[in-house]
Amino acid sequence: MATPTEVRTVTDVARQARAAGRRLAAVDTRTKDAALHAIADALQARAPEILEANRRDLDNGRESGLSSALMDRLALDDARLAKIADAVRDVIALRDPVGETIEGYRLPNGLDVARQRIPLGVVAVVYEARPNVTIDAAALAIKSGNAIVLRGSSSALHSNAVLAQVAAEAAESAGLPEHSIQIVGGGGREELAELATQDRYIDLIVPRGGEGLKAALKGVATVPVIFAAAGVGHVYVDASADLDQAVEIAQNSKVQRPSACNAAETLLVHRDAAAAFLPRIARRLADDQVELRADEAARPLVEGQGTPVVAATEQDWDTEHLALILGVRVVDDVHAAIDHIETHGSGHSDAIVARDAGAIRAFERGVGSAAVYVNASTRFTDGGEFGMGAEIGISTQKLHARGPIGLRELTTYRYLVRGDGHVRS
Ligand SMILES: NC(=O)C1=CN([C@@H]2O[C@H](COP(=O)(O)OP(=O)(O)OC[C@H]3O[C@@H](n4cnc5c(N)ncnc54)[C@H](OP(=O)(O)O)[C@@H]3O)[C@@H](O)[C@H]2O)C=CC1
Ligand SMILES: N[C@@H](CCC(=O)OP(=O)(O)O)C(=O)O
Repeated sequence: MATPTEVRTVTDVARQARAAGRRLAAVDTRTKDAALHAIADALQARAPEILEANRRDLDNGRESGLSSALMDRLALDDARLAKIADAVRDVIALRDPVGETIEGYRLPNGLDVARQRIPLGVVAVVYEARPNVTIDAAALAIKSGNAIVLRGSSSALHSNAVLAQVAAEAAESAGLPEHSIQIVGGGGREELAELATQDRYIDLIVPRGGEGLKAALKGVATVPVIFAAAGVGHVYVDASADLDQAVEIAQNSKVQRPSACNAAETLLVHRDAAAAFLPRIARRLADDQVELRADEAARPLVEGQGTPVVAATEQDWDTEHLALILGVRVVDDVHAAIDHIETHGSGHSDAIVARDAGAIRAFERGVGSAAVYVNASTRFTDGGEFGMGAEIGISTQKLHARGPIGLRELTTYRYLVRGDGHVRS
């Protein structure tokens, strides 16, 4: 039985994951789904143990002065545990990507060629103090036939250790190889460099966190990396926008969960819509006391509407506030909005609110972010919302995956070539 909390080196963990990954690649869908059912059930059956561990993390967080946003991210209760178990069940309902034929064709010489999905092998995830990621990531890895090595935030040490143990024990009891789910933690930040250099054993590392984590990995990683990094998201309101929709979309993108990477940080408004739109959105954001950091053109239009207003600095355009703070800038047209987004954005999630087909087309073509929205909130960039069950993280890079990293993104492919004594002349 796996004991994720016993002391082993990161290399031991990675080596054992490699062995598990090889066996897991051949496990059939029924067994993997049975393991996921066992995990979902165990989460609820072992809730008292999990919540007790979480209480220890919360106590430590309180003592060390974690912000209320971070405390909220860390906290578990019965309802949240039930949601985590539901996400596992959502993954069960998804089609197993392993063995799926992406394309198949017969060559003139009669050889049958099939491009087929196969698991990556071993995936490592480094993530923020959100304990649900432990289970979301484990569930996605199992279903896609990969062994997983987890490294959560030290603020969630106890919660993650118990969650990983519950998942590993349930998975093994349902017939999955030992060490399919493992966690490292407790050894400090140097574990990151150790994990990121296990290229003999680990096929992919996903750092899910801020720019500091990204920078720390860039210098050292020899394992292929997919960055699930910070989001500096934008909502652009065009002159042609339906302003009722624009108010709701801008409010939702900022306020619905300001700590998330897919929340908007800057509102860009076409010069011709500014006078009608800006006072309205300022009044709407007053309920939540969103601080507006407005440029010179926007300031007189948002002041006096009940929400705090300060002058924006250049630095604001590049900042991921993760709080109830929103940059506001008036732009000349859609092209100026695109320029702003391409200069200051992080390639995560950006939206246009418009009715004019030309403006929409320009935005769709000009903004290269992982998720581009037309008349919808940026908050939808989420594996669950996209029908992918859950997500390992939201990729902000171009290779090998973009946006939510779900089951298919945890696979690669191979060519399976079937012949009948064929030789090349
Ligand atoms: N694109 C995406 O999918 C997501 C992006 N994010 C982004 O994450 C950020 C917020 O999360 P936050 O809690 O601040 O995340 P952090 O980046 O601070 O921490 C994430 C993880 O990385 C570790 N870590 C951070 N910096 C280093 C370093 N220099 N060396 C080694 N390990 C490091 C942390 O360990 P420890 O805590 O132990 O120090 C933790 O396990 C925001 O920028 C948000 O946009 C968040 C979720 C999803
Ligand atoms: N999956 C998330 C997005 C990921 C995210 O930002 O997570 P976190 O930074 O831990 O709040 C959601 O929108 O629900």
